Amino acid sequence: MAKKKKGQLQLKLGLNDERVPKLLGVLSLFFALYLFIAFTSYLFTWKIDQDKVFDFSWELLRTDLEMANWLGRLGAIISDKFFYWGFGLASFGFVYVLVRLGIHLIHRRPMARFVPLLSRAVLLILLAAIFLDFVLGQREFPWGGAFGEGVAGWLENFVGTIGLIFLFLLLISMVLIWKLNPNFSELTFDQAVEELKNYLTGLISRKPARSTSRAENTATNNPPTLRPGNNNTPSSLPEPKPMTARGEQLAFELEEKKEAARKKAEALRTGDAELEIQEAEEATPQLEEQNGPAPQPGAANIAASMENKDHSEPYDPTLELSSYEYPVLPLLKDYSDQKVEIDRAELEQNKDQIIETLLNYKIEITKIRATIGPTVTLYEIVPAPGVRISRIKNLEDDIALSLAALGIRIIAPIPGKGTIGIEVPNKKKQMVSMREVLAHDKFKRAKMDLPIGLGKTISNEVFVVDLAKMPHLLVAGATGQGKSVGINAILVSLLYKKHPSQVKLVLIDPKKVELFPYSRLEHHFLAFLPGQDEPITTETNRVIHTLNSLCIEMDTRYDLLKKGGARNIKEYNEKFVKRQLNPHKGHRFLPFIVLVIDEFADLIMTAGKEVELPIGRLAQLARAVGIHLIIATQRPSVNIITGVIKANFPARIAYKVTAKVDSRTILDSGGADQLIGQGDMLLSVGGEMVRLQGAFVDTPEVEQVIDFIAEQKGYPEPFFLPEYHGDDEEIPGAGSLTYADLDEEFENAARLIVSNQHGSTSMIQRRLKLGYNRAGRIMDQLEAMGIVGPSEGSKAREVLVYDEIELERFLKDLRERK
Ligand SMILES: Nc1ncnc2c1ncn2[C@@H]1O[C@H](COP(=O)(O)OP(=O)(O)OP(=O)(O)O)[C@@H](O)[C@H]1O
Repeated sequence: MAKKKKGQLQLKLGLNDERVPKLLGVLSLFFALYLFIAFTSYLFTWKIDQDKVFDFSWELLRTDLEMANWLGRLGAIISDKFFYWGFGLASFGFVYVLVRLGIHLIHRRPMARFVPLLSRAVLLILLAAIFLDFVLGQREFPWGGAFGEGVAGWLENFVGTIGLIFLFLLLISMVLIWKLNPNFSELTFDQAVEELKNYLTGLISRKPARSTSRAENTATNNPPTLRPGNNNTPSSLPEPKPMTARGEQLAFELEEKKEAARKKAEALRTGDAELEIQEAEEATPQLEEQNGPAPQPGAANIAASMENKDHSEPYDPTLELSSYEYPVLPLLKDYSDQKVEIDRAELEQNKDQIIETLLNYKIEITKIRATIGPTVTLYEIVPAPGVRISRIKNLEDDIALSLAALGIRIIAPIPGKGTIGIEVPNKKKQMVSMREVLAHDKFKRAKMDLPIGLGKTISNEVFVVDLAKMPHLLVAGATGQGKSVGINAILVSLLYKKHPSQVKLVLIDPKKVELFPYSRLEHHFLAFLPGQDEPITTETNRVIHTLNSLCIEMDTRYDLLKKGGARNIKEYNEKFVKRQLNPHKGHRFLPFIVLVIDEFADLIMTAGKEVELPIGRLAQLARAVGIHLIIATQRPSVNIITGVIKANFPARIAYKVTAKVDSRTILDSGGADQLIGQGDMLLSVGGEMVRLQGAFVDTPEVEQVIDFIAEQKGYPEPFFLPEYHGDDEEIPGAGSLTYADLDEEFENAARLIVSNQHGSTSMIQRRLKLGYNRAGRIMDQLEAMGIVGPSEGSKAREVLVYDEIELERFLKDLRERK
């Protein structure tokens, strides 16, 4: 092989080429289809063909005999070999194996992961052949094939017919126990039947079988793996740490990448510094309409479900808005025409400059690999033996200076690898559109509680995270770098994937502009305080109330969880769906609540601890009850992002900032100062960092999505948060009235009115046996205290306090003030 010039650009082809497994995959799928047709045909034609196949066997290849099999002589021979000489009807199992193998190869998953499936399938095929022959062996058709006949015959001889029946029963029981892991001490016959039904339906629909006799591992709704014993996770396992889902995802991606990298590294052991271009796989934008995922459990009005008298049916939280349609992809703009071509000359130039610069510092390298992302290209460098990475790290600033391009970031070493990464911005950036992210399978198939399509990684892979696992997110960056677009991307992701019953948004926007369009979702997705005119909270005082109200909601949810014997919102909701929790005892379906504060700095500056404390409390405790926080700021200074905030927000997004110190404030490390803006971001979760190009969604697109939802039927009422009356707050309308001024029967009258939710003077008169004037006076006091609304003539007054707990809290406050 001619020695290549140092740094030569080359595109590797050969066995390591990613197209090879894809080709093999397609081959496998076609072979599966071929066998399927041949086998199916055999079921109908075996009688006609069998004699000819026996007489001529492989000579059939040479003769010109006509065969009845739909796939001719070859089809007849192959199916005969499989059915008659092999495994009978169980031969169809091979079709299944080939289909799975094909899919596996096409997705370029490591072969090691296919082995368990293969071994299980082969075992099942063998057992099925034996079983079929044992049960149906007397018939003409070769039900179990030669294998089934041979083994079943030998076994029958060895243990006798009854012995063999026992053996089969034993095997089935063992498999069921292994799969279902029933709790025998609690299991009733009905439950056992139910479990078995679930398991079998699970097998048919390929959904995981679930054990109903004990708590499930509810920390994630990702589909369980096919690992045997997956269902055996003890219910007492601690909840996974916030990182788990993302950790899993990263681990999964890493595993695939490692495998690819290992293969490539093997192929590239040349000793020369060649540039290998990794043209990472692009998301294939799927432009077909997305009709939304199947509705999942979410919050809804209990009344709707109570109409369903047949309580054996699970509760469907989406029922009240059952005709709700999820937004469709064409509402978002298709930017695929703005595709940027890879400029090889630019890659070449950058690579030469990197090699030269490093040589100036006496750093020799053996390999250099380029991964082209939408915004930057990552040059991954393997230093020559003997070059210490710490030396490169120390020279980081000098190298960046010498490379002198805006936005260079050096990662020395790349975590988990002995290589060094240098990210260089591409001259022409490739926009990542929201539409392509949402159209990608990773998002469409995401089984997450709160899936968010953030954008694409440096290697062009679509990046989807579960906000519920983060569990709260801090977003910061200098003005104009993509923060608002990022928040819209998060909200749009949720709107595309969730039913209004499943998630509620509490939106706080002191700037009064960014989140304003969402106010149209008042009757679908928004939650706010009762009596608030605008569904988006803007005023500081209201914000404090909203935050405290969320703390009350959190406490109430904890009480409900405790009463319902659930550890977290998922367990609770699952119980509710199964109708194991009684709505008459206060139980209700709990939607996830996502609080978004756009521009957090203004609030901290004006309200300080009053805002910081409830946020800190929510961030510490609210995740188990499904309340998640996203707070954003364009002023990433330490007096805004305080210790309390930082300690409770392990997931942080940094857009470009002007100074390294700001980057440290957000991420605890530099890097954000070297970003290039326009949605280029660093996401850090528990210290692990990924660079992403944020998905772009323009305001008109957001408005289209909002319109699409707002034009549909919504709930009759918005989702109200519990009322909160602050300590220092004037009781609305109370004026100079003190507790001592109130009528003795005031509290009783208040309780009466709130419990009946009916503000009528005559009811007070009648039920408390008071005269008309006294009852009228009490009603005036109730109005002054904000318990009822103003008089509406002959109609009953509006009751402004929604439940008795709220009222008791209010009365207690009132007594303490006297
Ligand atoms: N993901 C992205 N891809 C491409 N361009 C983007 C992206 N995000 C933002 N931009 C560009 O940057 C501009 C500013 O973005 P954005 O309004 O989100 O910034 P911001 O940080 O919220 O600013 P401000 O704090 O002033 O509101 C956008 O109008 C758009 O042109």
